[in-house]
Amino acid sequence: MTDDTQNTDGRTMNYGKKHVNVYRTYATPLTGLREIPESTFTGKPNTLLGMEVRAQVEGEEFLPSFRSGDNSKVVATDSMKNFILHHAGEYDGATVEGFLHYIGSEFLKTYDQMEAVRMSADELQFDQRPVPDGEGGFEPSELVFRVSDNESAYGEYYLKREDGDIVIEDQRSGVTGIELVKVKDNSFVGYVQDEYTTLPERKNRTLYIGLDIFWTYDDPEAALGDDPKEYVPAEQVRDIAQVVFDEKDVNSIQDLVYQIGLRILERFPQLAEVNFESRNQTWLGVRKDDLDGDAKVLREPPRPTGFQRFSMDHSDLNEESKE
Ligand SMILES: O=c1[nH]c(=O)c2[nH]c(=O)[nH]c2[nH]1
Repeated sequence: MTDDTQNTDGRTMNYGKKHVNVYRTYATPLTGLREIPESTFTGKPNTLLGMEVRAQVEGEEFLPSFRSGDNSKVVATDSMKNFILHHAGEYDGATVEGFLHYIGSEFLKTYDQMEAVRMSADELQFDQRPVPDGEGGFEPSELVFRVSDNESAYGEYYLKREDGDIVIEDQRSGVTGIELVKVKDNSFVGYVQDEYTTLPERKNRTLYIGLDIFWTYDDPEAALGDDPKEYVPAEQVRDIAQVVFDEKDVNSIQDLVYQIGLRILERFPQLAEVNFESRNQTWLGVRKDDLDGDAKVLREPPRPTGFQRFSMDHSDLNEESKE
């Protein structure tokens, strides 16, 4: 990844619009994905596709706007917002990443003074609600959705104009805001014990994690979703995280993210790298010994918050298979 503030010449000069919320109904359905054992997710109708978009543009011709208040080359960020909203109606693909690539390319084609654009978005999630199917069961409503504040897909494309062509400089996909609690079968023991240690070792803790997972592809065009067999949907990565959490008895969040990473790389050989940002939100025990079995009473942890960051690629998977 290049630093997202610096231009290719090392100077920081860009501007743009963020928090552009756009909602598109009846976008192209996402179908034809590869199935994986950890997930029931095989596609989505995209009846309601919501995104919070960020556009950041660069170009030497914007220098006078900073140096001397000369706005002759400045595309107002308000116009950028309108551009994004308008083109949401033209987009004929099925993924957040595809939308970002499309809009970014249109910016570069429309405005010569833009030399590079960094487009990113968080998906705004809506869940189809179950309604009676008329035969005693339930089916997802085709019309009514619940606004969700669960985890959401993330996408990013950094595009540049090079000899008249639009090239991909960088691409990143992700799923952010995963929050999972596992009630038992997690430990945290064996860490440094010295004069600063007050945390008691726990052979079995209730573990609450916040998790953002990002990935890059060997071929950044695979993120467009044009070939759905090569596309990695955020929903399947989320499902891998929860299945591995359920399966593995881990000794730390570090141990857990590594196990999740191995599984993601195993399922998706088309990925170049997987990146984790995790937060420890583990509750504190209030009552345990006087309650039956595994029962506990817990409470919110105080700040500060522990975090972990880790990146992995296929060399980690190869290391693992040697052992
Ligand atoms: O999974 C954890 N990793 C740590 O590094 C750590 N440190 C800590 O105080 N609690 C935890 N938990």
